[in-house]
Amino acid sequence: MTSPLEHLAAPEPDGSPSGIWPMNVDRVGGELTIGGVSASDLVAQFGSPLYVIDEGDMRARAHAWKSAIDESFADLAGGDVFYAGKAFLSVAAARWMAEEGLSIDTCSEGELRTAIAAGVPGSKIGLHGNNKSRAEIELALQAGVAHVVVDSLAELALVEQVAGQRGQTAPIVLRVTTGVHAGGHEYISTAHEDQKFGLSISTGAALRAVEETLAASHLELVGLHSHIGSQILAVEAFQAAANAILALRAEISALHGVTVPEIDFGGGYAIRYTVIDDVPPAPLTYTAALAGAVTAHVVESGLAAPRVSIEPGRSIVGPAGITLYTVGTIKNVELEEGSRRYVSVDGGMSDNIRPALYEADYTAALASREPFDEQVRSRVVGKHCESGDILVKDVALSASLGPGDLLAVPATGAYGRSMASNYNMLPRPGVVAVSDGSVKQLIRRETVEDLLTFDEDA
Ligand SMILES: Cc1ncc(COP(=O)(O)O)c(C=O)c1O
Ligand SMILES: N[C@@H](CCCC[NH3+])C(=O)O
Repeated sequence: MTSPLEHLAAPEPDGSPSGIWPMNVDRVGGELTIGGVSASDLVAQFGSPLYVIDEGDMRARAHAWKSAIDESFADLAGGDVFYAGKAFLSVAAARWMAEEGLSIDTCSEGELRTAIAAGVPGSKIGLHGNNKSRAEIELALQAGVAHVVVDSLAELALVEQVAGQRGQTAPIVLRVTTGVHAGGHEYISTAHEDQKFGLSISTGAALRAVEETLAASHLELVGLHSHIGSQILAVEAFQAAANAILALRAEISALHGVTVPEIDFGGGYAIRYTVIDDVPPAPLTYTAALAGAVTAHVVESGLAAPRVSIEPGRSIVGPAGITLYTVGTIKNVELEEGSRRYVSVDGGMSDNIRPALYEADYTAALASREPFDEQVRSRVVGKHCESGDILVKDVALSASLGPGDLLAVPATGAYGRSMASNYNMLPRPGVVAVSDGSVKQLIRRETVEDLLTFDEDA
Protein backbone atom coordinates (compact mmCIF):
# COMPACT_ATOMS: atom_id res chain seq x y z
CA MET A 1 0.00 0.00 0.00
CA THR A 2 1.46 3.35 -0.97
CA SER A 3 0.79 6.80 0.29
CA PRO A 4 2.20 9.58 -1.82
CA LEU A 5 1.46 12.38 0.60
CA GLU A 6 4.99 13.00 1.79
CA HIS A 7 6.36 12.94 -1.73
CA LEU A 8 4.63 15.96 -3.15
CA ALA A 9 6.85 17.37 -5.87
CA ALA A 10 10.01 16.11 -4.21
CA PRO A 11 12.86 16.69 -6.65
CA GLU A 12 15.26 13.83 -7.26
CA PRO A 13 18.85 14.03 -6.00
CA ASP A 14 20.13 15.02 -9.47
CA GLY A 15 17.57 17.82 -9.60
CA SER A 16 15.57 16.18 -12.37
CA PRO A 17 11.80 16.40 -12.02
CA SER A 18 11.22 12.68 -11.67
CA GLY A 19 8.86 12.56 -8.71
CA ILE A 20 5.38 11.21 -9.24
CA TRP A 21 3.70 14.61 -8.92
CA PRO A 22 4.08 17.51 -11.32
CA MET A 23 6.73 20.03 -10.31
CA ASN A 24 4.27 22.79 -9.54
CA VAL A 25 2.05 20.87 -7.14
CA ASP A 26 1.68 22.18 -3.61
CA ARG A 27 -0.71 22.21 -0.69
CA VAL A 28 -2.19 25.52 0.38
CA GLY A 29 -4.43 25.50 3.45
CA GLY A 30 -4.53 21.72 3.16
CA GLU A 31 -5.81 21.78 -0.41
CA LEU A 32 -3.84 20.55 -3.40
CA THR A 33 -2.90 23.21 -5.89
CA ILE A 34 -1.36 22.67 -9.29
CA GLY A 35 0.28 25.47 -11.22
CA GLY A 36 -0.97 27.77 -8.46
CA VAL A 37 -4.65 26.83 -8.95
CA SER A 38 -6.61 24.84 -6.38
CA ALA A 39 -8.14 21.50 -7.25
CA SER A 40 -11.60 22.69 -6.19
CA ASP A 41 -11.40 25.84 -8.35
CA LEU A 42 -10.43 23.71 -11.35
CA VAL A 43 -13.32 21.30 -10.85
CA ALA A 44 -15.76 24.14 -10.14
CA GLN A 45 -14.81 25.74 -13.45
CA PHE A 46 -14.25 22.73 -15.71
CA GLY A 47 -16.15 19.86 -14.12
CA SER A 48 -15.09 16.45 -12.87
CA PRO A 49 -13.31 14.25 -13.77
CA LEU A 50 -10.69 16.58 -15.18
CA TYR A 51 -7.23 16.03 -16.62
CA VAL A 52 -4.85 18.78 -15.50
CA ILE A 53 -1.45 19.35 -17.08
CA ASP A 54 1.27 21.40 -15.45
CA GLU A 55 2.59 23.25 -18.47
CA GLY A 56 5.87 24.19 -16.79
CA ASP A 57 6.52 20.58 -15.88
CA MET A 58 5.81 19.26 -19.38
CA ARG A 59 8.03 21.92 -20.91
CA ALA A 60 10.82 21.19 -18.41
CA ARG A 61 10.81 17.50 -19.27
CA ALA A 62 10.81 18.23 -23.00
CA HIS A 63 13.70 20.62 -22.49
CA ALA A 64 15.58 18.00 -20.44
CA TRP A 65 15.35 15.48 -23.29
CA LYS A 66 16.41 18.01 -25.90
CA SER A 67 19.38 19.13 -23.79
CA ALA A 68 20.38 15.52 -23.12
CA ILE A 69 20.40 14.67 -26.83
CA ASP A 70 22.27 17.86 -27.68
CA GLU A 71 24.88 17.15 -25.00
CA SER A 72 25.36 13.44 -25.67
CA PHE A 73 25.58 13.77 -29.45
CA ALA A 74 27.47 17.08 -29.67
CA ASP A 75 30.67 15.31 -30.76
CA LEU A 76 28.81 12.98 -33.11
CA ALA A 77 26.27 14.25 -35.65
CA GLY A 78 23.69 15.78 -33.29
CA GLY A 79 20.13 14.69 -32.88
CA ASP A 80 16.43 15.46 -32.60
CA VAL A 81 13.71 14.67 -30.11
CA PHE A 82 10.35 13.76 -31.62
CA TYR A 83 7.67 14.08 -28.94
CA ALA A 84 5.41 11.03 -29.30
CA GLY A 85 2.02 12.66 -29.70
CA LYS A 86 0.17 9.41 -28.99
CA ALA A 87 0.90 9.95 -25.28
CA PHE A 88 -1.12 13.18 -25.33
CA LEU A 89 -1.64 15.70 -28.06
CA SER A 90 -3.49 18.96 -28.44
CA VAL A 91 -2.72 21.99 -30.55
CA ALA A 92 -1.29 23.88 -27.57
CA ALA A 93 0.79 20.91 -26.41
CA ALA A 94 2.26 20.49 -29.90
CA ARG A 95 3.11 24.19 -29.92
CA TRP A 96 4.85 23.99 -26.54
CA MET A 97 6.94 21.07 -27.76
CA ALA A 98 7.95 22.99 -30.89
CA GLU A 99 8.82 25.99 -28.73
CA GLU A 100 11.08 23.75 -26.66
CA GLY A 101 12.90 22.71 -29.83
CA LEU A 102 11.23 19.32 -30.28
CA SER A 103 9.73 17.75 -33.37
CA ILE A 104 6.44 15.80 -33.26
CA ASP A 105 5.96 12.09 -33.90
CA THR A 106 2.45 11.44 -35.22
CA CYS A 107 0.73 8.21 -36.21
CA SER A 108 -2.66 9.14 -37.64
CA GLU A 109 -4.41 11.82 -39.66
CA GLY A 110 -5.71 13.33 -36.42
CA GLU A 111 -2.26 13.61 -34.83
CA LEU A 112 -0.75 14.88 -38.06
CA ARG A 113 -3.42 17.54 -38.46
CA THR A 114 -3.05 18.58 -34.84
CA ALA A 115 0.69 19.19 -35.33
CA ILE A 116 0.01 21.07 -38.56
CA ALA A 117 -2.73 23.14 -36.87
CA ALA A 118 -0.21 24.05 -34.17
CA GLY A 119 2.00 25.57 -36.87
CA VAL A 120 4.70 22.91 -36.53
CA PRO A 121 6.60 22.91 -39.84
CA GLY A 122 6.44 19.66 -41.81
CA SER A 123 10.20 19.33 -41.49
CA LYS A 124 9.65 18.84 -37.75
CA ILE A 125 6.96 16.17 -38.03
CA GLY A 126 7.32 12.40 -38.49
CA LEU A 127 4.58 9.97 -39.53
CA HIS A 128 4.37 6.52 -37.98
CA GLY A 129 1.82 3.70 -38.09
CA ASN A 130 1.54 0.09 -39.18
CA ASN A 131 -1.51 0.68 -41.37
CA LYS A 132 -1.30 4.15 -42.83
CA SER A 133 -4.03 5.09 -45.27
CA ARG A 134 -3.29 6.55 -48.66
CA ALA A 135 -4.87 9.80 -47.42
CA GLU A 136 -2.50 9.90 -44.43
CA ILE A 137 0.52 9.36 -46.65
CA GLU A 138 -0.68 12.05 -49.05
CA LEU A 139 -1.22 14.51 -46.21
CA ALA A 140 2.25 13.76 -44.82
CA LEU A 141 3.94 14.27 -48.18
CA GLN A 142 1.94 17.42 -48.81
CA ALA A 143 3.08 18.75 -45.43
CA GLY A 144 6.69 17.91 -46.29
CA VAL A 145 7.27 15.74 -43.23
CA ALA A 146 10.79 14.97 -42.07
CA HIS A 147 10.14 11.29 -42.66
CA VAL A 148 7.56 8.58 -43.12
CA VAL A 149 8.42 5.64 -40.88
CA VAL A 150 7.59 2.63 -43.03
CA ASP A 151 6.45 -0.50 -41.23
CA SER A 152 6.07 -3.11 -43.99
CA LEU A 153 6.98 -3.98 -47.57
CA ALA A 154 3.38 -3.39 -48.64
CA GLU A 155 3.50 0.10 -47.24
CA LEU A 156 6.79 0.82 -48.96
CA ALA A 157 5.08 0.11 -52.29
CA LEU A 158 2.14 2.34 -51.33
CA VAL A 159 4.39 5.27 -50.37
CA GLU A 160 6.35 4.86 -53.62
CA GLN A 161 3.08 4.98 -55.56
CA VAL A 162 1.73 8.05 -53.74
CA ALA A 163 5.06 9.89 -53.95
CA GLY A 164 5.27 9.06 -57.68
CA GLN A 165 1.77 10.39 -58.31
CA ARG A 166 2.66 13.58 -56.48
CA GLY A 167 5.97 13.91 -58.32
CA GLN A 168 7.79 13.88 -54.98
CA THR A 169 10.55 11.90 -53.34
CA ALA A 170 9.42 10.54 -49.96
CA PRO A 171 11.95 10.54 -47.09
CA ILE A 172 11.81 6.99 -45.71
CA VAL A 173 12.79 5.66 -42.33
CA LEU A 174 12.47 1.89 -42.06
CA ARG A 175 11.15 0.53 -38.78
CA VAL A 176 13.04 -2.64 -37.98
CA THR A 177 12.57 -5.17 -35.21
CA THR A 178 15.75 -5.93 -33.37
CA GLY A 179 14.51 -8.93 -31.39
CA VAL A 180 15.17 -7.12 -28.09
CA HIS A 181 12.31 -7.90 -25.73
CA ALA A 182 11.63 -5.10 -23.26
CA GLY A 183 8.75 -3.19 -21.77
CA GLY A 184 6.60 -2.82 -18.72
CA HIS A 185 3.98 -5.29 -19.99
CA GLU A 186 3.61 -7.83 -22.81
CA TYR A 187 1.19 -5.50 -24.63
CA ILE A 188 3.72 -2.68 -24.70
CA SER A 189 6.74 -4.67 -25.87
CA THR A 190 7.23 -4.13 -29.57
CA ALA A 191 10.51 -5.53 -30.83
CA HIS A 192 10.08 -9.28 -30.45
CA GLU A 193 9.27 -11.27 -33.56
CA ASP A 194 5.66 -12.34 -33.03
CA GLN A 195 3.88 -8.98 -33.10
CA LYS A 196 2.58 -6.61 -35.72
CA PHE A 197 5.24 -3.89 -35.87
CA GLY A 198 8.29 -3.47 -38.04
CA LEU A 199 10.50 -5.30 -40.47
CA SER A 200 12.44 -8.13 -38.90
CA ILE A 201 16.22 -8.00 -39.07
CA SER A 202 16.54 -11.72 -38.39
CA THR A 203 14.19 -12.90 -41.15
CA GLY A 204 15.80 -10.62 -43.73
CA ALA A 205 12.69 -8.47 -44.19
CA ALA A 206 14.59 -5.36 -43.07
CA LEU A 207 17.37 -5.85 -45.65
CA ARG A 208 14.81 -6.56 -48.34
CA ALA A 209 13.05 -3.27 -47.51
CA VAL A 210 16.40 -1.49 -47.74
CA GLU A 211 16.97 -2.96 -51.22
CA GLU A 212 13.49 -1.99 -52.36
CA THR A 213 13.85 1.54 -50.99
CA LEU A 214 17.19 2.01 -52.71
CA ALA A 215 15.78 0.70 -56.00
CA ALA A 216 12.62 2.84 -55.90
CA SER A 217 12.37 6.00 -57.96
CA HIS A 218 10.46 8.12 -55.47
CA LEU A 219 11.88 7.01 -52.13
CA GLU A 220 14.96 8.20 -50.30
CA LEU A 221 16.33 6.06 -47.49
CA VAL A 222 17.00 8.61 -44.74
CA GLY A 223 17.00 6.37 -41.71
CA LEU A 224 16.43 3.23 -39.69
CA HIS A 225 14.12 3.09 -36.69
CA SER A 226 13.75 0.83 -33.69
CA HIS A 227 11.21 1.06 -30.88
CA ILE A 228 11.45 -1.78 -28.40
CA GLY A 229 8.54 -1.06 -26.09
CA SER A 230 7.32 1.20 -23.35
CA GLN A 231 7.98 1.92 -19.68
CA ILE A 232 11.53 0.54 -19.94
CA LEU A 233 13.89 1.16 -17.03
CA ALA A 234 16.82 -0.85 -18.36
CA VAL A 235 19.32 1.28 -20.21
CA GLU A 236 20.92 -2.00 -21.36
CA ALA A 237 17.81 -2.86 -23.37
CA PHE A 238 18.17 0.37 -25.36
CA GLN A 239 21.88 -0.31 -25.81
CA ALA A 240 21.20 -3.83 -27.09
CA ALA A 241 18.66 -2.53 -29.60
CA ALA A 242 21.02 0.28 -30.60
CA ASN A 243 23.81 -2.22 -31.24
CA ALA A 244 21.53 -4.33 -33.42
CA ILE A 245 20.30 -1.45 -35.55
CA LEU A 246 23.80 0.03 -35.87
CA ALA A 247 25.10 -3.38 -36.98
CA LEU A 248 22.41 -3.32 -39.65
CA ARG A 249 23.63 0.12 -40.74
CA ALA A 250 27.16 -1.29 -41.10
CA GLU A 251 25.81 -4.27 -43.06
CA ILE A 252 23.89 -1.97 -45.40
CA SER A 253 27.08 -0.04 -46.04
CA ALA A 254 29.00 -3.25 -46.78
CA LEU A 255 26.27 -4.61 -49.09
CA HIS A 256 25.16 -1.47 -50.89
CA GLY A 257 27.88 1.12 -50.30
CA VAL A 258 25.27 3.38 -48.72
CA THR A 259 25.70 5.17 -45.38
CA VAL A 260 22.25 5.54 -43.85
CA PRO A 261 22.21 9.12 -42.53
CA GLU A 262 19.86 8.81 -39.54
CA ILE A 263 19.02 6.38 -36.76
CA ASP A 264 15.88 6.72 -34.64
CA PHE A 265 15.95 4.87 -31.32
CA GLY A 266 12.24 5.30 -30.60
CA GLY A 267 10.63 6.01 -27.23
CA GLY A 268 9.73 3.94 -24.21
CA TYR A 269 11.56 5.67 -21.33
CA ALA A 270 10.05 4.84 -17.96
CA ILE A 271 8.39 7.06 -15.39
CA ARG A 272 7.26 6.52 -11.82
CA TYR A 273 3.58 5.91 -11.22
CA THR A 274 3.83 5.30 -7.48
CA VAL A 275 6.47 6.08 -4.90
CA ILE A 276 7.44 2.43 -4.64
CA ASP A 277 8.38 2.35 -8.33
CA ASP A 278 12.06 2.57 -9.12
CA VAL A 279 13.34 6.03 -9.98
CA PRO A 280 13.97 5.89 -13.73
CA PRO A 281 17.31 6.88 -15.21
CA ALA A 282 17.60 10.58 -16.06
CA PRO A 283 17.34 11.52 -19.76
CA LEU A 284 21.08 12.08 -19.90
CA THR A 285 21.74 8.53 -18.65
CA TYR A 286 19.68 7.07 -21.49
CA THR A 287 21.15 9.37 -24.16
CA ALA A 288 24.73 8.83 -22.94
CA ALA A 289 24.21 5.08 -23.29
CA LEU A 290 22.89 5.53 -26.83
CA ALA A 291 25.81 7.82 -27.65
CA GLY A 292 28.18 5.14 -26.34
CA ALA A 293 26.70 2.62 -28.75
CA VAL A 294 26.94 5.09 -31.64
CA THR A 295 30.55 5.97 -30.81
CA ALA A 296 31.55 2.29 -30.74
CA HIS A 297 29.78 1.75 -34.08
CA VAL A 298 31.58 4.70 -35.68
CA VAL A 299 34.95 3.46 -34.45
CA GLU A 300 34.35 -0.15 -35.53
CA SER A 301 32.70 0.54 -38.89
CA GLY A 302 34.67 3.61 -39.91
CA LEU A 303 31.39 5.13 -41.09
CA ALA A 304 30.38 8.74 -40.51
CA ALA A 305 28.26 9.19 -37.39
CA PRO A 306 24.52 9.11 -38.02
CA ARG A 307 22.24 11.91 -36.89
CA VAL A 308 20.04 10.38 -34.21
CA SER A 309 16.52 10.86 -32.98
CA ILE A 310 14.43 9.58 -30.11
CA GLU A 311 10.66 9.59 -29.51
CA PRO A 312 9.80 9.99 -25.83
CA GLY A 313 6.11 10.44 -25.04
CA ARG A 314 5.26 9.17 -21.56
CA SER A 315 8.44 10.56 -20.00
CA ILE A 316 7.52 14.08 -21.15
CA VAL A 317 3.82 14.31 -20.40
CA GLY A 318 3.13 11.43 -17.98
CA PRO A 319 4.28 12.97 -14.71
CA ALA A 320 3.13 16.44 -15.83
CA GLY A 321 -0.53 15.41 -15.63
CA ILE A 322 -2.94 14.51 -12.87
CA THR A 323 -6.59 13.52 -12.98
CA LEU A 324 -9.09 14.99 -10.54
CA TYR A 325 -12.13 12.92 -9.57
CA THR A 326 -15.08 13.50 -7.27
CA VAL A 327 -15.78 10.83 -4.69
CA GLY A 328 -19.25 9.26 -4.71
CA THR A 329 -20.35 6.02 -3.10
CA ILE A 330 -18.14 4.49 -0.44
CA LYS A 331 -18.57 0.86 0.52
CA ASN A 332 -16.77 -1.40 2.97
CA VAL A 333 -16.40 -4.97 1.80
CA GLU A 334 -15.70 -7.53 4.51
CA LEU A 335 -12.99 -9.99 3.51
CA GLU A 336 -11.27 -12.81 5.37
CA GLU A 337 -8.12 -10.74 5.65
CA GLY A 338 -10.03 -7.69 6.91
CA SER A 339 -12.29 -5.13 5.32
CA ARG A 340 -11.53 -3.21 2.16
CA ARG A 341 -12.94 0.23 1.55
CA TYR A 342 -14.14 0.74 -2.03
CA VAL A 343 -14.15 4.41 -2.97
CA SER A 344 -16.10 5.05 -6.17
CA VAL A 345 -15.33 8.08 -8.28
CA ASP A 346 -17.10 9.74 -11.21
CA GLY A 347 -14.77 8.36 -13.92
CA GLY A 348 -12.84 5.13 -14.26
CA MET A 349 -11.62 2.88 -17.03
CA SER A 350 -13.04 5.24 -19.66
CA ASP A 351 -10.56 7.96 -18.66
CA ASN A 352 -7.73 5.64 -17.58
CA ILE A 353 -7.72 2.23 -19.24
CA ARG A 354 -4.14 1.45 -18.18
CA PRO A 355 -4.90 -0.47 -14.95
CA ALA A 356 -7.39 -2.70 -16.78
CA LEU A 357 -5.26 -3.09 -19.90
CA TYR A 358 -1.77 -3.42 -18.44
CA GLU A 359 -2.43 -4.02 -14.73
CA ALA A 360 -0.78 -0.64 -14.20
CA ASP A 361 -0.48 0.66 -10.66
CA TYR A 362 -1.41 4.18 -9.65
CA THR A 363 -1.82 6.01 -6.40
CA ALA A 364 -4.19 8.75 -5.25
CA ALA A 365 -4.37 11.56 -2.72
CA LEU A 366 -7.18 13.55 -1.19
CA ALA A 367 -7.01 16.84 -3.06
CA SER A 368 -9.76 19.12 -1.78
CA ARG A 369 -8.70 19.32 1.86
CA GLU A 370 -6.11 18.36 4.44
CA PRO A 371 -5.37 14.64 3.91
CA PHE A 372 -3.46 13.85 7.09
CA ASP A 373 -6.06 12.35 9.43
CA GLU A 374 -6.30 8.62 10.18
CA GLN A 375 -5.61 6.59 7.03
CA VAL A 376 -7.69 3.67 5.79
CA ARG A 377 -6.69 1.06 3.28
CA SER A 378 -8.76 1.83 0.19
CA ARG A 379 -9.35 0.83 -3.40
CA VAL A 380 -10.36 3.55 -5.84
CA VAL A 381 -12.80 2.31 -8.45
CA GLY A 382 -14.72 3.87 -11.31
CA LYS A 383 -18.41 3.95 -12.17
CA HIS A 384 -18.37 1.48 -15.08
CA CYS A 385 -20.15 -1.84 -15.29
CA GLU A 386 -16.96 -3.90 -14.94
CA SER A 387 -15.41 -5.36 -11.81
CA GLY A 388 -12.02 -4.65 -13.36
CA ASP A 389 -12.83 -0.95 -13.39
CA ILE A 390 -10.15 -0.20 -10.80
CA LEU A 391 -8.09 3.00 -10.84
CA VAL A 392 -5.96 2.45 -7.75
CA LYS A 393 -5.71 -1.03 -6.25
CA ASP A 394 -4.42 -0.20 -2.84
CA VAL A 395 -3.87 3.20 -1.27
CA ALA A 396 -4.06 4.76 2.17
CA LEU A 397 -6.71 7.47 2.17
CA SER A 398 -8.25 9.62 4.85
CA ALA A 399 -10.75 7.85 7.13
CA SER A 400 -13.09 10.83 6.83
CA LEU A 401 -13.28 10.62 3.03
CA GLY A 402 -16.82 11.18 1.82
CA PRO A 403 -18.98 12.06 -1.17
CA GLY A 404 -17.96 15.33 -2.77
CA ASP A 405 -14.30 15.11 -1.77
CA LEU A 406 -11.84 15.41 -4.63
CA LEU A 407 -9.14 12.84 -5.29
CA ALA A 408 -6.08 13.44 -7.44
CA VAL A 409 -4.38 10.60 -9.29
CA PRO A 410 -0.84 11.56 -10.35
CA ALA A 411 1.18 10.45 -13.38
CA THR A 412 -1.85 10.34 -15.67
CA GLY A 413 -0.66 12.83 -18.29
CA ALA A 414 0.30 10.08 -20.77
CA TYR A 415 -2.12 7.61 -22.35
CA GLY A 416 -5.02 8.78 -20.19
CA ARG A 417 -6.96 11.23 -22.33
CA SER A 418 -5.36 9.86 -25.50
CA MET A 419 -6.77 6.36 -24.79
CA ALA A 420 -10.05 7.53 -23.25
CA SER A 421 -13.32 6.04 -24.41
CA ASN A 422 -17.02 6.70 -24.11
CA TYR A 423 -17.74 3.38 -22.42
CA ASN A 424 -21.17 3.42 -20.79
CA MET A 425 -21.82 6.64 -22.74
CA LEU A 426 -19.64 8.67 -20.43
CA PRO A 427 -18.49 11.93 -22.00
CA ARG A 428 -14.71 12.14 -22.05
CA PRO A 429 -13.29 14.62 -19.51
CA GLY A 430 -11.72 17.89 -20.60
CA VAL A 431 -8.03 18.72 -20.35
CA VAL A 432 -6.77 21.97 -18.88
CA ALA A 433 -3.27 23.35 -18.56
CA VAL A 434 -2.19 25.34 -15.55
CA SER A 435 0.72 27.70 -15.25
CA ASP A 436 1.54 30.46 -12.76
CA GLY A 437 -2.00 30.68 -11.43
CA SER A 438 -3.73 30.74 -14.81
CA VAL A 439 -5.75 28.02 -16.53
CA LYS A 440 -6.17 27.25 -20.25
CA GLN A 441 -8.59 24.74 -21.67
CA LEU A 442 -6.69 22.42 -24.03
CA ILE A 443 -9.50 20.01 -24.83
CA ARG A 444 -13.10 20.79 -24.00
CA ARG A 445 -15.07 18.34 -21.86
CA GLU A 446 -17.50 16.30 -23.93
CA THR A 447 -21.18 16.42 -23.10
CA VAL A 448 -23.82 13.74 -23.43
CA GLU A 449 -25.27 15.93 -26.20
CA ASP A 450 -22.02 15.43 -28.14
CA LEU A 451 -22.59 11.69 -27.96
CA LEU A 452 -26.20 11.99 -29.09
CA THR A 453 -25.22 13.89 -32.22
CA PHE A 454 -23.78 10.68 -33.65
CA ASP A 455 -27.26 9.15 -33.59
CA GLU A 456 -29.42 10.15 -36.55
CA ASP A 457 -32.60 9.33 -34.66
CA ALA A 458 -31.75 11.63 -31.75
C1 LIG B 1 7.07 4.07 -32.47
C2 LIG B 1 6.86 4.66 -31.12
N1 LIG B 1 7.57 5.72 -30.75
C3 LIG B 1 7.42 6.28 -29.55
C4 LIG B 1 6.51 5.78 -28.63
C5 LIG B 1 6.39 6.47 -27.32
O1 LIG B 1 6.61 5.65 -26.26
P1 LIG B 1 6.67 6.23 -24.80
O2 LIG B 1 5.47 7.08 -24.59
O3 LIG B 1 6.66 5.04 -23.93
O4 LIG B 1 7.93 7.03 -24.70
C6 LIG B 1 5.75 4.66 -28.96
C7 LIG B 1 4.83 4.04 -28.01
O5 LIG B 1 5.19 3.09 -27.33
C8 LIG B 1 5.92 4.08 -30.25
O6 LIG B 1 5.20 3.03 -30.61
N1 LIG C 1 -0.32 3.05 -24.53
C1 LIG C 1 0.71 2.37 -23.82
C2 LIG C 1 2.06 2.41 -24.43
C3 LIG C 1 2.21 1.90 -25.82
C4 LIG C 1 1.81 2.97 -26.77
C5 LIG C 1 2.68 3.21 -27.93
N2 LIG C 1 3.26 2.09 -28.65
C6 LIG C 1 0.72 2.75 -22.36
O1 LIG C 1 -0.19 3.33 -21.88
O2 LIG C 1 1.59 2.43 -21.64
